[in-house]
Amino acid sequence: MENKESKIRIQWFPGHMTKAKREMQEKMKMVDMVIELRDARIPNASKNPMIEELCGQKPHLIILSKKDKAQDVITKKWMDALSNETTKVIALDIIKENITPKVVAASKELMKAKIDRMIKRGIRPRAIRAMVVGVPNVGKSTFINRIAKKKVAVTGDRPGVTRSLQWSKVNQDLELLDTPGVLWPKFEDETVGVLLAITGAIRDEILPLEEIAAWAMRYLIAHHPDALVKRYGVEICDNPYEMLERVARKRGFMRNQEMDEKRTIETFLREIRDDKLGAISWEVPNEM
Ligand SMILES: Nc1nc2c(ncn2[C@@H]2O[C@H](COP(=O)(O)OP(=O)(O)OP(=O)(O)O)[C@@H](O)[C@H]2O)c(=O)[nH]1
Repeated sequence: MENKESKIRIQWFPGHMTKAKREMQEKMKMVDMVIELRDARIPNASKNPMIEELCGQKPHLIILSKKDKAQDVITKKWMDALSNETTKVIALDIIKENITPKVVAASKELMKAKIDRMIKRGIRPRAIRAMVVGVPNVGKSTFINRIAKKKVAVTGDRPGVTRSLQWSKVNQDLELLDTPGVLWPKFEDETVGVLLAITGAIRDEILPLEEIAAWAMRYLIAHHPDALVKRYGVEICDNPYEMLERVARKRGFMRNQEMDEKRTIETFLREIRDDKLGAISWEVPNEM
């Protein structure tokens, strides 16, 4: 575990974190609200540990992305668990859904009090300005590409700074900073690395795959035995390593009576990521 964690950390050594934090704090001054993406399958593991501190009092829209890969019932629980006065949560399939109306409506709702105050004072409200943030692989680029229509020049209180940033127009009510803020995941919790690996957010070669596969198998035995039976036609037992062997035998991944570990584990993890075992939520809010 220690070995794996230190390897994950390499991508985010303290210098990177400080830089990402400073950039986000700078950009935060230019926006009215923050749109944070998290993976709907792992809403806790795909969270940045400082996100609340970084958002401060700014309205915060959490988008649980990859909704199609998670279980609807559990995603709904997450939406309830994560919402509060300044935080609204929606879940989206960013690739297939018409996401623009949903994101605009949620942003306007979050900003309603401020917009109402401006109207009351006779000020015509300008478009809401937001920035997109999230840890790697949560769908930030896909989201911006799908929702942002054309580049716009934005004027602001600090022209020099504002002009150096690129903005995109979603519609007359919403503008986005063109580039997303990439944040680091939570390293302290060792399960986080495992979950990021299972969902494909971390490159395979930097992780002990056997441990990851065993962790995934243990979770599936406990929560989705039917999916294992359906996919692999194996009888369920409690031991994840024995289960991997059963999968290997069924699939013919054997060499001289021994399991071809590499092939079995790689196939198993690939099939999980490709949703071959169905939509699976790897974290459940009330179990955490
Ligand atoms: N099924 C599904 N796949 C998605 C969804 N959103 C994004 N993806 C996929 O997730 C992968 C990562 O998406 P990106 O947009 O590159 O994620 P990112 O957050 O910009 O990643 P980094 O550049 O690593 O920070 C891509 O293969 C996308 O096609 C979604 O809602 N559903």
